[in-house]
Order: sequence, then structure tokens, then C-alpha cells
Amino acid sequence: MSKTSTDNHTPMMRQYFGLKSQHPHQLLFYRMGDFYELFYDDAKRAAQLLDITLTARGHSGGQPIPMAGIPFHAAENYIARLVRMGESVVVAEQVGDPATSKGPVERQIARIVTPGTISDEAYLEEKRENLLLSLAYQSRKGLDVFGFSYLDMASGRFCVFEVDGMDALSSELQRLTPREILISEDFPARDRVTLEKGVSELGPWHFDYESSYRQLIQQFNTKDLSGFGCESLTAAIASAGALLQYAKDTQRSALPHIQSITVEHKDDSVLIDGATRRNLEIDVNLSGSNSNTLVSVLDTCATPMGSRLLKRWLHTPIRDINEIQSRQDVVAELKDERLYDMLDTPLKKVGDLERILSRVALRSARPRDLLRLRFALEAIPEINQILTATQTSRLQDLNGRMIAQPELTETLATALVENPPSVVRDGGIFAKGYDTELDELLSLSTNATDYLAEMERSEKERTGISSLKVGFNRVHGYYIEISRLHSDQAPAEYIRRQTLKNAERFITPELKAFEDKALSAKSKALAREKELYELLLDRLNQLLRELQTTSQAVAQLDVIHTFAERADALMFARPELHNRGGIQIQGGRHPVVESVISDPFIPNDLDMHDKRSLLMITGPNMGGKSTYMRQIALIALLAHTGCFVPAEAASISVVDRIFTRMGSSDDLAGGRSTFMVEMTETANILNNATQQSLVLMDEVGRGTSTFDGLSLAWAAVDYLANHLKCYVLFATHYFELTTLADQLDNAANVHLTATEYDDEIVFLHKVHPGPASQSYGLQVAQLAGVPRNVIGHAKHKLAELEVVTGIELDDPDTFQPINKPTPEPITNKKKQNNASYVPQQPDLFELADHNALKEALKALDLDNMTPLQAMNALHELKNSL
Ligand SMILES: Nc1ncnc2c1ncn2[C@@H]1O[C@H](COP(=O)(O)OP(=O)(O)OP(=O)(O)O)[C@@H](O)[C@H]1O
Repeated sequence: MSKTSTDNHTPMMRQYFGLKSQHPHQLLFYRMGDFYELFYDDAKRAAQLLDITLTARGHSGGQPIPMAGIPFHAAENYIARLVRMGESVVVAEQVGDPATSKGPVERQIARIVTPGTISDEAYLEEKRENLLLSLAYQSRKGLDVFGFSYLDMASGRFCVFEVDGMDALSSELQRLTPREILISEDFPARDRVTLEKGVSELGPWHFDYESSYRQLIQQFNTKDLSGFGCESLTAAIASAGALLQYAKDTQRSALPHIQSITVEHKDDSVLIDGATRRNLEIDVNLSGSNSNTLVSVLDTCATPMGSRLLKRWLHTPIRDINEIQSRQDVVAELKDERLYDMLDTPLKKVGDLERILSRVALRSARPRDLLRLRFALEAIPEINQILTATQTSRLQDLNGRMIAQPELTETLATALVENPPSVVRDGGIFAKGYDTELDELLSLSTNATDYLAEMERSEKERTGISSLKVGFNRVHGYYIEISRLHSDQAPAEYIRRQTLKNAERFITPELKAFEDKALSAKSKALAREKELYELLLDRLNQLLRELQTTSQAVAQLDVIHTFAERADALMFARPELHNRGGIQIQGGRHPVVESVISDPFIPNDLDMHDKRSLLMITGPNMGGKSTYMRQIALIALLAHTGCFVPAEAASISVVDRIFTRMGSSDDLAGGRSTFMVEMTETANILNNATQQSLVLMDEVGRGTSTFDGLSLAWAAVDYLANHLKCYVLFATHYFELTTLADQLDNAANVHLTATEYDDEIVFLHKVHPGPASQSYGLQVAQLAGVPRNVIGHAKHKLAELEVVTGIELDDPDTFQPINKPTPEPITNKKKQNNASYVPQQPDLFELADHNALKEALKALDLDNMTPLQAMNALHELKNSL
């Protein structure tokens, strides 16, 4: 459709194009009577997304106009659905009067609803922050610097920070999971911005540093930004200015609830990259749902704002020992005194105060919001009361920040009816007795008859005229009628209005006033309600800062009270955090696995220090290696949030980063194979880990050929232990790697055990010192339901391989009987004197060292050989030794 020339179009469509040209990328809901209509491409898109009928509305400019319509009363529902799909919607309302308009009735953009700027309850997920993110790019001294700013419109939380490099960009995007992202049209890393929908590209001038700076100081009403500590973050400031302007444009109002900007300092928190966040299943599990995650176990928060803060804390563990200990002190007191129990009910009453307040600030709060605000405020003194006698200074401080507002609470209590309507539009918000004017108007409109009867009675009494009547007539309005006989007795203030055959009709100033009131009482009552509502919002806005402080304190108390409740219910212990180095855990458990399995969870210890900083973990498939590693990472993560941990005791030296390289997933969309993903993650660890980092690596090197994989794993372990000296848990099925532990000063082997009971493999899930003896691969396959004949075939193959290599591989028929101690390690030729070495697979390095063999192996064209040919080749090689 060509929109270049609009001359051929009808005036109505010309008006449409005028509005549409201001919002080319958003769906325009164009109000026409009782419908919102969408035209052209918008209509096609909406029809597809919402499954509504696509029709045509006559012709314009010689072309049929594709159109899709939505009844106005159902619009909110459709808008909510579109926004959830990442679309933005612009609503154009009729502002002119159709009766008096010449040509098409005037329309204006009334609101813009975008995924990242919504604050209406209907559009928001209760337990998830709804972030609008803005990104700006700068190249500084050859480094790619990304300025981040993000806003949670529904709470007013506005933060900035900067990171270097593409990996950090991806990792932060993963952490924040924004609903909408703003970038400049010339943003150089567009491919890293992974949101499918909800990415808005703005002109580069939106990200101009100077004007962004001005935007910010105007918003905060300050001379400069030095008070916020973000002066030097030029890229972040550029992004923040663009964000603020965008947010204002969409709200079409000021944003008084955004009162400051917080700088996130990366050094303050334990860094967790995107892959690690996924692997640890903090709030999303590996299959993408929310069940069986750390959050699903921990979140018993009483308020949605507590739930959101809990997620934030879990995603941003901190490194400040004082802050951690101060949170722990509160958890301890609430737990020991069982105050968490008492706090639960009043906290539940507070509800989502945070989001209500932001709607108050945006003046979009609904009457029911105000009722909930009243309940929230009523709960504050109850909380204050419970906390008065507490000892911890932080708790006292929190208590001091939860400010009861008796007057305001009282006002809300008297102002609102018991069950206010969901919208202001239809009135019925205010209770009787709150405002005399409104009461009068309402009683006029509802009780006009009573009023008139009362007037008739009192006028009769006053004048002594028994024939006096008060009446109403559509032409003349209200009147006092006196029979002709008595009309000369009418008081002086009676003004004659109409003369009838047998009576005179009068009006009085009082009755005139009543008439004015009564005739328009309904619309006046409505107007008065709106006025009162605005006044109430004004009053609330005057207290906004205090109310926000209260809601932030309640959210914090809610999370800490949840930590206390969980610690008590799940038997978590207070970890000691320090800077001395080392991680010791006694009786550690995996909080999520523990909560889902029906068998008892087997606790395990950990001891890591500078002489034992790398643990090589071996053991059978299904033995519990991953669980053990993940539980240590989760315990460390929880310890850095102030939460108690699933263990009998733990002493943890503060870590700077947690890395994981686990599982196999490919990134087909990003064009990376499984092995490529594995190596990218490994490279990230090797390039960025420090001595204070906790590194979990599971089966590194499995994604490629045995020699390549083993060599890479070997070299990576060596580098981690010798060079980086970080805390490493390295799980592997390459038994050759267990020899490394003996060669490195700071590495040790541990293994998980399995045994046989009633002819079945039983996993003991217990961590023991030393390397494992076998991997039980075939038994696990059998357990998994691999057909018996395939297992039988595999057993034969295994036996053949043993013959070929001359080395005893896993013996599928030899389980360790239960209660039998773990077999002593068997020594091999190379390590005759080392009793802790147990490889039962061929020492591939030893073989590989053999040059001739190496050459012969190299010459094998494995891709074009049948298994039989391969076996024969192996035979030949063996014979050649
Ligand atoms: N300490 C434990 N106590 C009780 N059950 C456990 C324990 N550890 C693991 N399990 C159970 O064993 C299952 C397998 O554990 P996990 O995935 O950690 O094994 P794995 O050794 O990593 O296996 P693979 O080598 O095949 O990846 C878990 O899903 C859990 O049900």
C-alpha cells in the first residue's frame, strides 16, 4: 500500500495515516464508535495474533482497506494479550463530538501500551519484575562498552551500569530478562539482543549523551548527577536518557515515582554468567518452566513484591560480608523467636503495595487499588508492634522505615465504600459521610422525591397554607403550587412562574438551587467523585516518598522472614562467610532434589582449601555427581544472599564468580554446535576465573573425539589448578584424569559409589575420597529400559574390547555387594607405587605416546570404515605392539 500520497484517501483515512505515521511500528487501535479498528498491516498482524476476523472496509485510494475490529469494551483483554506477546499498542480515542464535528471526528493518541512500560495490574505478572531495558554502545580504548539502564515502571526502580565485551552483554541480558529493549538503530551488537519481540530501535539521537544527561537532572531535579555516583558512566547515562524519554512518551505523563537512579557496581556482587544462571536453575529450569527451581523451593513470600525481591537477591548474590551478616542476623532472630510466623498474616495484608504506589504516581490507580492501599496501611502498625521488642539493629531500622500513616489510613477508611468499583468512570467509589457535597448530589439524584416531600411539609408548616404542593413539570421544572384561593398568602420570596386556572405556581431560590442540583445531580455526582478521587491521589502523591520507603522495607522484611521460615522448615543452617579462603560444608544437600525425591536425600561434605582447591569427581552414571556439584554452587549462592543453607554447617570464603560448564545443549539458532557451546563456555571460564571463583565443570571434552576431548579436559584441569588456582569441581567419566589429581599439589579425587542389591544396581550417593572404580554404564542403560538384547550385545562388545586392549574395562556383571567396603584401588604399571590410582580403562595417553601407533591411528579413515573393519584395524594395531 502506498501511503506517500494520501490525497486519494477519504478524510477519515487521512486522519488515520496522520496518526499512524507517528507510530509506524506499533499496532494502532483506532476508535470508531463502539469499536477499535485496525487497518492495513496492523489489521493483518492483529488478525493473526488474536485470531480475529480480517475483513475489508470499503476502498481508499482505489484499494480495499484490510480491517480488523475489536469491541471497545473488550479492548483491555486484547491489549493484554498482545502485550504479553511482546507487541506494543497505540490507542487513538475520539476526542471531538461526533454530533458537532464537521468531517471526521477528531482523534488523539490517548495511551501507548508497550511490554516494558505497563503498570496496569491486568498486564503484569505478579511475581515477575517487568523491566524496560535500554542499551547504548561506546568504543573505549578498543573495548566494546555497553551502557545499561533499566526501569521497573511498576515500582520506579531505575538502575544503570556498564560492562565490557559481548559476553558480559549477553550475560546481563540473561540476568535481567527484560520485557522490552531499546537500542539505537546503529547498535552494533543487534544479534546479541535476543528478545524475539519487544526490541524497539530508536534514532541514534535518542541516545545523545548531552541531552540524556539533561533529561536525568530534570527528572531528579538536581544540578548534576554526582550525587548518584554515575557521572563517569557516559554510555549508561546515554541509555538512561533514551529510556526516560521513551517511558514518559508512553505514559504521556510525568513519572514522579522515579526519584533516583542506582548504580549497580559489578564488584559488589558475585558474577554469574548466563550459562550458569541456566544450569543452576534459579527461577527457570532447564526445560524452561518454573517448577523444580531454587525459587520454587524458597518462595513462600507473603507478598508479590517480596517474591520479586527474592528473585532479585538470588540473581544478584552479594560479596559484602557485613551486609550478608546483617541479613543473617535478622534471619536468625526471626527464626529463633519464631517471629516469622506472627509476621505472615500482616505481611499478606500488605499485598503489592509497591505496584499500587506506582499506579498512584502515574495517576492510573483504580478505586480497588486504594482499598488495598488502605488494608496495607492498616497492617503496618501490626508489623511495627511485632517488631518493637526485637534486638537486631537492622530489624529496628527496617521497622523504623515502615511508617504507619494513621491519618491517611483513616481517610481511606472513611472515603471508600466497602466494595469499590474497578474503574473510576462509573462512580460509586466514595462512602456516605465522606463529602457533604457528594452526599447531597447523590441523595438528590436518588432521593429527590423524599427531598421534595420534606420541602412540601416544611413549607406548609412555615406558610400555614394547607393547599401548598411541590411538584415537577418537564417544561417548567420544579415549582411550588398554591391554589388561587390562597395564592395571595404566598411569602414575598416566592417568585411567580406560571399561572393556571385554579392555581399559581412559584419558584423559590432554594427550589431553583435544588432544581439545578437535581437535574444534573447524577452527572455532577460523577464529576464530584472524579474530583475527589484526584484530590485523594494528590494527597497520596504528597506522601509518595514515605509510602515507597515503607513498601521497600516491607518487601525486604518479607524476603528475610521467608528466609527464616524456610530455614526452620527445611533445616537450613547459618553459614559462616569470611575472607580466609576455603569452602567447608558438612552434611550439604541439594535443596531442590531433596524436595522432589521420595527417598531420603543423602547429605555430603566438602572440604576445599588452597592445598585442595580442585576436586576430580568420578562415579557411575546416575551416581549423583551433578547433584553434588550443583548443591555446592547453590549453597555458595544462597550463602551470598544472606539465606541460610541446606547443610548442617558451612564455612565459605567469599567468591567473586560462579561458573558452570554442564550438560550439553546446542545453540542452533546462534549457529553453534554442542561442542562449540561447550568450548565457548570453557573458554569463558579459563579466561575469566580468578582464585576466588567457584568453577563447576561436568564432563568437559565429551562432545568430540576421545583423544581431543581428553586432551582438552586434561589441559583445562591443569590450567585451572596450576594457573588459576580457583575452586574447581570437575566431574568426569575419563578415568585417566584421576591420575592428574596425584600429579597436582592442590587436587584430589573423590567419587560417588554404587552397589548391587538383589541383582540390581543401587546408587549410594555418598561422596568418598579417591577415584571411582567403574562407571556402570551398561547397568544404568539397562535400568533406563534399553532392550535386553542390546544390553547383551553391548556386554559382548565390552568383552571384545577388553580382549583387544588387554585391559579390563567396566565389568557389567561385577557389582559391589552392599556393605562391602569400596575396593582398594588397583595400581597400574605406570603408577606402581601410588596406591590411590585406579584406572580400569586403557591409559590412552600411554598408547598415544607410541609414535608409530600414533601414525597408524592417524591414517585410519574412521568415517569410511564399518565397525568390523575398525575392529580388525584395532587387532592389527595391537599385534603390531
Ligand atoms: N545425595 C543424594 N541423595 C539422594 N538422591 C540423590 C543424591 N544425589 C543424586 N541423587 C539422585 O540421583 C539422580 C542422578 O543424580 P545425578 O544426575 O547427579 O547423577 P550423575 O552422577 O551426574 O549422572 P551422569 O553421570 O549420568 O550425569 C538424581 O536425579 C537424584 O534423584
